[in-house]
Amino acid sequence: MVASNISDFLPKLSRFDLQGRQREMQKQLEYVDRIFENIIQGRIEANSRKNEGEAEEDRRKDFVQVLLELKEEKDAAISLDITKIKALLMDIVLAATDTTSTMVEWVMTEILNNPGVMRKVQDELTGVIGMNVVEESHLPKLTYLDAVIKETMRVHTPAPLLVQRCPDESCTVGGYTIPKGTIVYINVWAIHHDPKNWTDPLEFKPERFLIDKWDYHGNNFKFLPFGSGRRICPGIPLGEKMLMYILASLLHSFDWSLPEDEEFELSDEFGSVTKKRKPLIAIPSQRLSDATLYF
Ligand code: HEM
Repeated sequence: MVASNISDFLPKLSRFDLQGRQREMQKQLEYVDRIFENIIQGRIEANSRKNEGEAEEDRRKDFVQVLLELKEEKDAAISLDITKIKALLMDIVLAATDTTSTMVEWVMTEILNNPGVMRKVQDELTGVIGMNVVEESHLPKLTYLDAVIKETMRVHTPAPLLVQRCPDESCTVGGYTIPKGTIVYINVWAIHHDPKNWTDPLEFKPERFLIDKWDYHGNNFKFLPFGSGRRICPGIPLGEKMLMYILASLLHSFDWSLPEDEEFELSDEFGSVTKKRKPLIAIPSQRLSDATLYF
């Protein structure tokens, strides 16, 4: 899915599928489709087996259940069928998992590469949380960790070209005419590394995000890790909270070091999500004195 496709650049050749990308995508799509189909059919069968007493007890609804109930609502604002439910699940799973896990890996990489940053993050965690486990209420107080995550998003821009745009009317943007139907890529990686926007753009300096007020809502065009406009990431609240929570827990509960014989490197791989070329290997050791907190 993240590989370049010659058909995107020369659409006239697309029907020949020269690199076999279309065929490969179709195969992968059918595979993932079967997984979602099984999950949905399994839930429909489980729902129909439930007697009313059991249904009353089980008050927690997950995303699949909410969508299935919406599908049955006669006067719902949107009409859903199984195909649309599968598409929604696919959207969420693909968009949410890869981005979040990749960013956790990059933040840990930068922190291990900058021991001073690790010390400051852990001092902040100790000050806010003490020697307990991280809870959601601590997260808004972790301003330095937040700055570290934002600086990592700037340096290792998660989705360097965002989601392509395609205007349905010809338009002019910044003095450039964009004909109707053009596929437009927005190079956010370049914006995040432009010396006109950032001093020492190649350096990792979380402090820059402590000075001004920065957020992920796409209104400041110098910083767009979640995109902007109508297609901005709808998962920002969840993504932001999950990143803070996972990283705070990893860094508060454990000290981290690198294997001695491991060659450390920061290079990335081009794709729709910027992955680390070589997976990070790091060694945790217990940080909290109360061992029972780990069970
Ligand atoms: C660190 C975490 C995440 C990052 C960095 C991220 C980043 C992005 C970016 C850059 C886009 C394209 C926006 C644009 O082109 O303007 C996007 C789209 C999207 N994201 Fe996220 N995302 C994250 C987490 C999530 C989560 C947790 C969810 C769902 C629960 C999610 C759901 C989506 C969806 C459905 C789209 C497509 C929106 C559309 O095309 O209209 N993302 N994300």
